[in-house]
Amino acid sequence: MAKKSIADVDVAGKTVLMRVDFNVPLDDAGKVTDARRVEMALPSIKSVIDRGGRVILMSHLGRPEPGADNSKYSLKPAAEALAGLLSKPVAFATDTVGSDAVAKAGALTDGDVLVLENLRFEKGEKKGDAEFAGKLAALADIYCNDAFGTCHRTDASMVAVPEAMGDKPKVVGYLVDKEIKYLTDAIKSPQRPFVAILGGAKVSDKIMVIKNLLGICDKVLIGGAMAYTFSLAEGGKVGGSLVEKDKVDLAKELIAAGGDKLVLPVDTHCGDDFKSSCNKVVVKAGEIPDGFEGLDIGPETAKMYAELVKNAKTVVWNGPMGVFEMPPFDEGTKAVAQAIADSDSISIIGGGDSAAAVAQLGFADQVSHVSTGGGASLAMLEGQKFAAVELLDEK
Ligand SMILES: Nc1ncnc2c1ncn2[C@@H]1O[C@H](COP(=O)(O)OP(=O)(O)OP(=O)(O)O)[C@@H](O)[C@H]1O
Ligand SMILES: O=C(O)[C@H](O)COP(=O)(O)O
Repeated sequence: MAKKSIADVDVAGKTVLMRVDFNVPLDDAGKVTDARRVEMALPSIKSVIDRGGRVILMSHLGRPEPGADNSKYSLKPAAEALAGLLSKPVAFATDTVGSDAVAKAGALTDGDVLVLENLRFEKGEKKGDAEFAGKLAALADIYCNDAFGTCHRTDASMVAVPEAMGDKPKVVGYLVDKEIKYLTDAIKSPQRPFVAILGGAKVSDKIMVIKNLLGICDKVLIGGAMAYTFSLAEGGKVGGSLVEKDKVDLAKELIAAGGDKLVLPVDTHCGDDFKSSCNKVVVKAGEIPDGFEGLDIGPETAKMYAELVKNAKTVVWNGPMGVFEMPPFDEGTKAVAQAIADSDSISIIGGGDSAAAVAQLGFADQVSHVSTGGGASLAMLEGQKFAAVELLDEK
């Protein structure tokens, strides 16, 4: 059954406590360097203020230690970015449930927006503490979850706060609604061929995703450092590549279970140092010489993956094909991004790095959906259900 949405509730004169994911990157001067997560929350925020409601926004940023000097994790820069995007003042409380938050929440008038300080400054947030949650819930009449990037977490603001709202409405925001719809449709009724591309640093992060996708997809293409653990499992030579030796048996199981659905690189672009300026060589997969490490898929693999993507009707991509931050080891990632942009498939990009690669290359408009969630989109691809969404009101 569908969840009740922010559009379904009367918000005029009411205060909406909205959990957003403003976990955005900041530069050394404390300025937001990529405001996409703030921009993606605008439809829900505007929907409330345009209808005469008041909004209290709460989020985490980074992984601060409660009680430590956490000034670099303040949400103030995100509140400023939001004010710019809304072209109106946005109030900021220097705490979450303390006197400043309570006073500023009480002073809101219709159409106003208040951002609370980082929820993770309070130890109750990660602990899912009921007392902390009760104080947050007391600030508002309606709870809205529009924090897709955090939906796989059970932090207080995601679960204990809506629970503490009692009979008050608990609804989903536009972003969470849209993200869940895209990812659910892709998994439940994909147009075929359905190709998944998984890369990034560690196999251990993506084992469950690979397992689940092997049961759903027509092909699962592996890239990134993950590929070398699979190469080891096949008895290949991996030189100094990043591998997880304790995952080799698991990689063997996945290779056996995957059959020809699981596609591994056929060649590797290697370097003799973790630097752009290193000596480089392209070798067949499993033949990486000592003194070299695999830093990207090779050109033959890039061509093969691009061809498979070109013929796909649904593509899901999570994780770069190589060290894309360090040219020329961005070539494999670029080739995959280009192939996705050129294909007329339904394409879903998840994971901060893949989304950044697509944006950097200017392809963001050519893919169907760029998820704001890294861990959350992976959790969906694993087939997980989110407690933070399950407990919201049904339509
Ligand atoms: N061959 C390689 N050797 C070393 N590092 C690699 C290699 N290939 C990719 N990486 C690194 O993996 C990192 C991305 O891995 P990660 O698993 O975090 O990807 P992601 O799922 O896109 O990111 P996130 O989960 O943070 O949104 C990048 O920093 C990239 O440089
Ligand atoms: O960036 C993310 O994936 C989300 O904001 C969740 O952050 P977390 O992994 O620190 O819970």
